[in-house]
Amino acid sequence: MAVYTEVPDDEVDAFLTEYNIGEVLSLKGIAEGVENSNFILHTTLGLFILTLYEKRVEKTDLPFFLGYMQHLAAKGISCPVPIAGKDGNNLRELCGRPAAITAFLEGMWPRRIQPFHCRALGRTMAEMHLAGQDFKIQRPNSLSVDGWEEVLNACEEKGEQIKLGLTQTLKDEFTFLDANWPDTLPKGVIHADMFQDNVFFIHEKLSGVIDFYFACNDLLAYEIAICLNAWCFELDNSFNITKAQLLIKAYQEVRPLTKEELKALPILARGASLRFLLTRLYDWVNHPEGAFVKPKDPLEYLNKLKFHQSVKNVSDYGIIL
Ligand SMILES: Nc1ncnc2c1ncn2[C@@H]1O[C@H](COP(=O)(O)OP(=O)(O)O)[C@@H](O)[C@H]1O
Ligand SMILES: N[C@@H](CCOP(=O)(O)O)C(=O)O
Repeated sequence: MAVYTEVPDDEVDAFLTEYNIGEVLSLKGIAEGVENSNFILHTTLGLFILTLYEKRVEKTDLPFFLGYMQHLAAKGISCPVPIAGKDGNNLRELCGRPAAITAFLEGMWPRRIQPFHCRALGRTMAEMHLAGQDFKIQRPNSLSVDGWEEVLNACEEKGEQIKLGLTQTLKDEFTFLDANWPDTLPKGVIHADMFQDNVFFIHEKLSGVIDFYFACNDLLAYEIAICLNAWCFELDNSFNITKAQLLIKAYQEVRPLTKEELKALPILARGASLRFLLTRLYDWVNHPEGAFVKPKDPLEYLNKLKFHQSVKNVSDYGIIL
């Protein structure tokens, strides 16, 4: 589930009087997602998504997220367009939470990733990177190298209960990444959480990308690394080189990568592994008992990290320099 805040009928009715999107027919909580409270809002004028922003989302970051979605949509990228109210604002408050309404996107996220999904993803990712080039608001990535140590320290003790020696492995990895992170590669706006549950397809066509609430300015190639982890490993933890090749090739057809970016992929993939391992570990050890949301497995990312640590160079991802 992800409905942390219930919205009473009279409050949603009152909320909608601020918009020109008709009257409420129904409001249904959405079971998927982990970060925010999401509802399908059916009005006399159509379908929308109502989001109440919860724990990890800083209110001051919302103009960046909503502005970025608006910017991408204006450039032809299919994503949830924020709906402005009668006063022109797309961000207001509901039930004590910051809240916004966005357009409903048709499509389903792929339950079983096929090579064609990776090809479509690579292309759309590169299109998003190009479209974001003239987006004016900045948001540094609070979950990049500078932010990892704090998360690591916060779950140091309990992390050992999950796997003996885990904390030391993560500390060593952090030290290595901190000393070797390739900070000078091309930067831009990245989605930073383009996992399969955030990318919708209708049959073989990518129909849209959702969930922009980790978007930030960072290394563009780091987004590819995040997606190699999220899309190119099989359930038995083996790396699928065909999927990786398709993803990177499709990306390069739109935005060719520099040699430096390609060479950096193994270290970026290690960083991407550590980043998701840490936030999953944090959520795992801070998971309230009896909570509906099932935390994601941090150790899945330890396996990915080990794979990238064993990689000699980018040819292990099927890329010839
Ligand atoms: N614009 C949208 N159109 C259609 N469905 C959406 C849209 N935004 C969110 N959803 C639905 O809500 C679910 C959770 O959304 P998501 O943004 O991933 O939540 P969270 O930020 O809490 O992880 C998605 O898996 C999808 O089913
Ligand atoms: N993709 C992250 C968790 C963030 O969840 P989302 O529902 O907001 O995509 C992970 O897999 O660790």
